[in-house]
Amino acid sequence: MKVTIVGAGNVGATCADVIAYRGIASEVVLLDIKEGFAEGKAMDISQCTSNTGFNTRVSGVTNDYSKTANSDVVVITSGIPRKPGMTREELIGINAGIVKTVAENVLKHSPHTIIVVVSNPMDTMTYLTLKATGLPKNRIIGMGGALDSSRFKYYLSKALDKPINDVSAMVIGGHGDTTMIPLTRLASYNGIPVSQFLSEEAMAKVAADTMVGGATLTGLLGTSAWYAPGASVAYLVDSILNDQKKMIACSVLLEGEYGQSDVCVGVPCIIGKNGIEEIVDINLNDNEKALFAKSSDAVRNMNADLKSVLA
Ligand SMILES: NC(=O)C1=CN([C@@H]2O[C@H](COP(=O)(O)OP(=O)(O)OC[C@H]3O[C@@H](n4cnc5c(N)ncnc54)[C@H](O)[C@@H]3O)[C@@H](O)[C@H]2O)C=CC1
Ligand SMILES: O=C([O-])CC(=O)C(=O)O
Repeated sequence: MKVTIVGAGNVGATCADVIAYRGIASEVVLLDIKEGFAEGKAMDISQCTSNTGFNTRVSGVTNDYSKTANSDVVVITSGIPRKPGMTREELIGINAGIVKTVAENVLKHSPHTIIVVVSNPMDTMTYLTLKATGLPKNRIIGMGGALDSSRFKYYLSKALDKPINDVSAMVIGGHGDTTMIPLTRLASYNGIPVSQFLSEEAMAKVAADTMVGGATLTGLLGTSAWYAPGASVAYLVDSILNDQKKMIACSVLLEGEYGQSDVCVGVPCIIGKNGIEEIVDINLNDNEKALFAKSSDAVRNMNADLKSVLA
């Protein structure tokens, strides 16, 4: 199975590293526009082989899409990341043009591929990729919810003072500082609602910390995060390539689900060899429904800025 990752920067290279290390694909191609950069990252990752024992072939190319031919999955991480104080939405001006060109180039050589969109603002870039390529919606997957849910579980485990893998929780809605919806009511510690262990105040703090999880890291690092984002993409790619049918919150075109249409936003999806195989329409309470409608409206307003790119 072959995976191409466009953008060999922090997130792209980390994703390649995790995919290789865990043997998720037999071949990974990194592509970047910076001369020699993807080649260097691929060489560095490949030189881990004898000490980590993986067999994935990792190669790098400078803007040569012919080397990406017949990829089963293409991950788009090309574009600029935010700096401290910025929102993800402020990246749209530069990233929209990059993502559209990359998606078109990729499809020339891998017409049957599934595309995972990572570049920010991710929900809007997912919508752009869908509109620009005309691919069926199951083959365009926005990655954000897997990462936001892993941060939610991290903050819950800290508040509970319990192991992170004993916590189950999901974030839906937009992948933005104000549009994320951590589903605290449905979060559990070994199947028991977290509300049995945490006060309202503690749960509200966990949700607030989760929503600004990316901004907090950007403030600490000077650029946005890459270890958890790279691992989250690899987790999603694993479910596609190995047909695991995992339920993962992903940004997908909604056509009536959750009362929304013509917008890509994060909802629980079954992810397998066909990409998005099912949108799981769970029952939200009135408050969650209102938050979801507000989040979708904010993402839809952002999509309006794509007019010139899509013209
Ligand atoms: N959806 C999510 O959960 C997350 C999204 N992101 C987003 O992912 C993107 C990448 O972030 P980083 O890897 O930290 O940035 P980075 O700056 O480390 O890497 C981006 C790479 O893209 C390359 N690039 C730019 N234009 C290109 C083009 N036309 N073709 C091929 N390569 C091109 C650059 O040369 C650079 O190497 C950002 O937009 C960031 O906001 C980051 C973390 C999580
Ligand atoms: O915060 C950012 O800009 C990058 C990102 O999407 C994340 O780490 O969640």
